[in-house]
Amino acid sequence: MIEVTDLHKAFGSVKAVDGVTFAARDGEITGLLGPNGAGKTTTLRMLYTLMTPDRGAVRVDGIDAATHAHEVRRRLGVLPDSRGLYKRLTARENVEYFARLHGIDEGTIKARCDALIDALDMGDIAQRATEGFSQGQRVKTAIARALVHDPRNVILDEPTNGLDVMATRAMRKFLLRLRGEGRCVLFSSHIMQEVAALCDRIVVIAKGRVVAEGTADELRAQTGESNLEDAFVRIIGSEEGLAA
Ligand SMILES: Nc1ncnc2c1ncn2[C@@H]1O[C@H](COP(=O)(O)OP(=O)(O)OP(=O)(O)O)[C@@H](O)[C@H]1O
Repeated sequence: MIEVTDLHKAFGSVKAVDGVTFAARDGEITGLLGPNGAGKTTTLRMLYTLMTPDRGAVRVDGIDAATHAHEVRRRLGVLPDSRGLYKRLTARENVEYFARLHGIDEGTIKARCDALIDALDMGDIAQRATEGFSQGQRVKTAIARALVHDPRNVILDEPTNGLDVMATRAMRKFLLRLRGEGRCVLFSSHIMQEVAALCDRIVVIAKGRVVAEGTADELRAQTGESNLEDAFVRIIGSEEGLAA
């Protein structure tokens, strides 16, 4: 469970996040949807303790990120916007390295790596150095790395960015699997179809603020639009940045 209360972050005169409040529950997929520059990445960075909020609170499984950052990090698996792999290591070595940083014993590391390589269909790339990996291969490796400590909560920044149709479908299936395991899954996207196809709840963010929240049906009802795309355009007040 991830709870965000009245989060603020400014960069000089730019109010990137301007009072964001929402909750992402266990066993659900929550989508943070907004146009380019809405404040999604900044919100997620504060959630996973990379950035300190100017104001507001983040709680993960009831634990305050400001006072117990280490405990919060243990409970989070994060796919950051920059996938950042070690290029001389193989995909498997990248994942194993992070597992060792988490202090996991070697037997468990082997079992978890085997399971993740299987679940993410990485058998053909696991033993290859990651230099030259395609976008999809990089994302898979970064996700395996994010999940190797078996976190209850999973945060993904634009997980399907740059993926082709097949890789996107595989990613959706994988996120549903995480939900089925009872995890709290939170991901950001600027693609409404992506969010609509997958999310139990949608948090719409624009100009650093939450402008709507609910299921896809609730958002349609709130706006009086039968078409989800029209509902989003109405909520956001512009089509800018809402590329498909
Ligand atoms: N480190 C930074 N320094 C200065 N401005 C920043 C910084 N990070 C974000 N911003 C600004 O804050 C605003 C929100 O950016 P953010 O990256 O959070 O948006 P986003 O919703 O993730 O957008 P996108 O979909 O384009 O990735 C933008 O105006 C951006 O230029």
